[in-house]
Amino acid sequence: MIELHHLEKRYDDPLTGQPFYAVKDLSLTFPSGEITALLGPSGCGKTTTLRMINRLIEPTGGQIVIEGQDVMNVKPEALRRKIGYVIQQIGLFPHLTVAQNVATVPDLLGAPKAQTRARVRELLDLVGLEPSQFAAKRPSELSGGQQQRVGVARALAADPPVLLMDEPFGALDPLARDKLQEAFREIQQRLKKTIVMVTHDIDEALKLGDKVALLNAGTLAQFGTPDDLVRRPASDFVKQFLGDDALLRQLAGVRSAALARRGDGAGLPQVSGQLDARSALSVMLRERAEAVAVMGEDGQVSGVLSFHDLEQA
Ligand SMILES: Nc1ncnc2c1ncn2[C@@H]1O[C@H](COP(=O)(O)OP(=O)(O)OP(=O)(O)O)[C@@H](O)[C@H]1O
Repeated sequence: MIELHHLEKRYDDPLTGQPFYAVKDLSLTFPSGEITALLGPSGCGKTTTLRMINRLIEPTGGQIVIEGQDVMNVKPEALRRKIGYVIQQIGLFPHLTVAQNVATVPDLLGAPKAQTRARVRELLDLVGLEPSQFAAKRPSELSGGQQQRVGVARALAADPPVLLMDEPFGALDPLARDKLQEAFREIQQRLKKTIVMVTHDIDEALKLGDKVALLNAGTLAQFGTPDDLVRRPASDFVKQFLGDDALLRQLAGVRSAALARRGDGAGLPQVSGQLDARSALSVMLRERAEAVAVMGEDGQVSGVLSFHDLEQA
């Protein structure tokens, strides 16, 4: 786990000498094996917090402890080799192939070549890029979404226990973003990394975060599960930030199949089990139906999702 103890980043205005706190007295724990979304309005200190964890920014106060070790006692280069880092502007090396980009850190660490080659193929597969098709391409030959997939694969290549992500899906169109988020969620279910993910996108935080840390002006407004924030907002700020449609946003992160109950669904409008529950609700409203039949991948009805089920969820 990653513990922040009274973390602080102060900047002094060069003209007035007045202090400004980008992050102030921030204490919280990012649990091991979980995704914590670092959420908040623009300028609230998300990126500053993230970059203090791998010492790209040095704190002016407080302490960061990763698995019992104070990061200030670890050389920044050594620290960053153990911590994956994914940013929006992917930063792939343009002159290297996709495979070489993904292999950068293992090569740097002197990992056996054959082992790295196998791992690269596995990772490309994992992020949905067919190795035989993509391994030899240059970044310029890929779409933005494909480049971001390579960025995620590269960050995972060194098998770091900790992964820091700054708006990793930010530059994508909604469809590509949705797909990569899904792929990412599945990868995480397998790999169980400790992930801190900066986002200003509430839907993304509620969908991907096991926990959400909501920041406001450099301080912690609330830390909890998405459900805690949506149903038990700690302050008016939290309530306002999440908005009146917070419950709907939360439904957007759940697949219909996950909420469906047994039933034959005869005569009901049909939706795919992969469809998110908010969209299933839209179908109910559009079709003036109190429930929908949820279809399995085999094309058969796998269950029934009712308005009542959504209320309960
Ligand atoms: N080098 C710096 N000198 C002075 N102020 C800075 C510096 N870097 C960041 N800040 C300020 O610190 C605050 C927090 O910045 P940070 O980048 O962490 O915000 P953020 O929550 O990630 O915002 P966004 O979502 O817009 O990226 C902002 O008000 C920013 O202007």
